[in-house]
Amino acid sequence: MSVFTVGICQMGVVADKQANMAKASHMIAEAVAGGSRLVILPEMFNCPYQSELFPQYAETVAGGPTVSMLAECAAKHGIILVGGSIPEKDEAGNIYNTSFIFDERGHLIGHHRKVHLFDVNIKGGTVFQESKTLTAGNRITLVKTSLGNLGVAICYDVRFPELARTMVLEGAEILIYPAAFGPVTGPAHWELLLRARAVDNQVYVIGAAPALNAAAEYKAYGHSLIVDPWSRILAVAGVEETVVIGKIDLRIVGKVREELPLLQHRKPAIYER
Ligand SMILES: O=C(O)CCC(=O)C(=O)O
Repeated sequence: MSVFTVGICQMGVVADKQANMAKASHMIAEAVAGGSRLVILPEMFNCPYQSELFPQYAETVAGGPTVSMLAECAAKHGIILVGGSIPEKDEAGNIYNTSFIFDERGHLIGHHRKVHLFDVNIKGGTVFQESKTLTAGNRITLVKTSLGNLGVAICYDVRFPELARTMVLEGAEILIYPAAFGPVTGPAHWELLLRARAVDNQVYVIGAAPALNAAAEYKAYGHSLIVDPWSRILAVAGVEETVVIGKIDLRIVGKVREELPLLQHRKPAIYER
């Protein structure tokens, strides 16, 4: 199906996993009531965005309560669900920042482990070190669905144009970034990066952010965004808890690429080192 509605659940995240799961489930239903066939949650939607808390909230895929809740929601509503991200623990005890993706029957059809960990020290601004508790993923994620081909990456991954380009060369038509930009880099770079990835690659780009929780240690910037392949903003939120709804028309990907055949004009032999 080339034309469909997408919903982003810009939810407030609190320090209570059960409450976060209930909120996600409620907002997914709200997005579905708004006509969404593809629904997206934000980064670390079941856990406050704090490195030291990731181990405590982490769960394994098999039997994990959050993963089970997501599968049930996808099946119950018959939607494609990009389950934001959660801290995922593997058999060896490594913890990843992972997005789980489900089809309309609730089957897990893909997962992305955040490749670029957010280790930054912006003087007078944001200090964060995901690598204190997280292990990085090591591959791109391209998921073929009944609605189209989704490239999924997480937050800081959006700063790496090579990752987006690789997903697009593999066939991605929509790039989806569950994210949690903060008050320093959010206003400076969030919209710019999402629109840049859209215009670079002539694809839809969706950034799904948490709402601002004024009581949280890490203050999310919000501003979930849907951008089309011409880099037009189709929908954008403020900092509040809300469902952002937009219309995707995948025919526009082909139209823009035909009119401005950027990807055909690439000269990979010149870029290689
Ligand atoms: O790249 C940024 O400025 C924000 C990244 C971030 O918050 C994250 O990766 O979770």
